[in-house]
Amino acid sequence: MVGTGYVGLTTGACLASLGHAVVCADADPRKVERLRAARVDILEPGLPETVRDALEAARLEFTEDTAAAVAQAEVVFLCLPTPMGAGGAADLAAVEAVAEQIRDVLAPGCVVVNKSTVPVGTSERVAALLGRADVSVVSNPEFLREGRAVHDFLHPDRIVIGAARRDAARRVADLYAALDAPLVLTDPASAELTKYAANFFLAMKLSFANNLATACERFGADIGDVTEGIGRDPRIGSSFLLPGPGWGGSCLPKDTHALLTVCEQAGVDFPLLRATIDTNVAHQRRLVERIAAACGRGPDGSLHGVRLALYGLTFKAGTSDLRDSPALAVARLLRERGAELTAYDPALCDEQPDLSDLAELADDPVRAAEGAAACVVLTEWPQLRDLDWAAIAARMTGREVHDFRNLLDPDRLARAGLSWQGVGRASTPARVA
Ligand SMILES: NC(=O)c1ccc[n+]([C@@H]2O[C@H](COP(=O)([O-])OP(=O)(O)OC[C@H]3O[C@@H](n4cnc5c(N)ncnc54)[C@H](O)[C@@H]3O)[C@@H](O)[C@H]2O)c1
Ligand SMILES: O=c1ccn([C@@H]2O[C@H](COP(=O)(O)OP(=O)(O)O[C@H]3O[C@H](CO)[C@@H](O)[C@H](O)[C@H]3O)[C@@H](O)[C@H]2O)c(=O)[nH]1
Repeated sequence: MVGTGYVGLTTGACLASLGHAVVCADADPRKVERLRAARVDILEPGLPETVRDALEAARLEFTEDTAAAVAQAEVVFLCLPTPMGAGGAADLAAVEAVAEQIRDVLAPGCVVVNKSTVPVGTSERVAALLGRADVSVVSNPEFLREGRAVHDFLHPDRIVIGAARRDAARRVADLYAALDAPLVLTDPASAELTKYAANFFLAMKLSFANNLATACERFGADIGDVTEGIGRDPRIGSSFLLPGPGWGGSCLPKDTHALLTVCEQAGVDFPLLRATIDTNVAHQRRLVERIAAACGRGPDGSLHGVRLALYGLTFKAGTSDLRDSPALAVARLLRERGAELTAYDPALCDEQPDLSDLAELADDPVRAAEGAAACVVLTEWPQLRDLDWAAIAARMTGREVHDFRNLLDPDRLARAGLSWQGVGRASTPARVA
């Protein structure tokens, strides 16, 4: 493995758990040193144990020396970052740099597998950079979710392998032989596009759900009932339809932008893609307008001098990852309007990131509410349901809780003297007799 982040470390440790001998290389010496001691710094259930077991079984090694790691390998996985670059395109600098770094040291006849999310044509580009007729380049995109990485890797819905040569595709497929998953064997372009198409479709579903939530609020309908009503149709499906503070994370935003950019460059008109991205931004602005209308001052709803308590900053529950978090996007919009923010997130209590330009971090959920005109729930951490809401109410100056994840129990908040406003639901939910 070259790159031991969410994807590389999970792939390396899990392939080792399936019996393969794995060497993981990473350019970050501190990370390598900690991983050698089985210290995993990301919040991923089961990953520390999988790493530790593989280290103890001597099937997993870590090194800073990429050349040494790949020299003996039959298969080399590139699990490198492909962040959003200039103009929204995927930045392939790490992938290209590593291709150049390893081309002269790769073992004869080995397979280079690209697991990073990359635009169509990258397999060919990597093959060209390697300039090795004896080495096959294969696309094998990864579909794991953060917070469920080990589970998703070991129980994939499908394994997609795109290769120009059938024998190379087989060699990669054989690595996964112990897993019970449908195999989609295809060409590299189709495999590369499959990954972007999957993330685009997921983002589209979420923008649809968030727009639908707005319609529900306007028409007095309930988003939970409507999405259950449509989701029971297997052609639609009920998953990935929970409204929220917009979608984010390390993948969906950058991948939708990257797909949009390559489509525009290639003259492919894909208005749904643009609308999916724009809807997300508009949805977040609408939620912030709602807070400004409730707590703002003056005709323009200024939030200058208004303190708000934010609950949850990570891009979803179950991860400590803040990359492109919708919670941070909402926080930024609130700051632009002048709000003073205090934030509590259960995943950020021990190792606190520097967010000083955005919000003061509180390691206690009750203290976070001190002087707050309103509370805003941004991440669906289940433990937020059971906070001492009466104690929180006692610290607040206002009464409102804006629950952008529809997480909390409105009755419980009412008993604490607080009013609840969710997304796509009446603020005092109608009771069915
Ligand atoms: N995070 C996810 O849930 C997920 C899921 C599926 C696919 N992907 C894709 O997989 C790729 C990797 O994502 P990630 O989240 O694992 O990234 P990450 O940022 O967590 O990890 C990348 C690792 O690569 C290392 N690295 C960077 N440049 C290097 C170099 N030149 N040589 C050696 N190591 C280097 C970094 O130190 C880091 O440890 C991206 O293309 C991403 O879009 C991510
Ligand atoms: O019903 C839902 C489901 C998700 N979200 C939000 O959508 C975003 C993305 O969530 P999720 O897809 O679980 O996050 P990731 O771990 O980034 O996983 C996505 O991105 C990965 C990287 O490409 C892919 O491998 C996964 O298949 C794909 O789900 C987050 O902000 C969630 O809060 C909602 O608002 N409502």
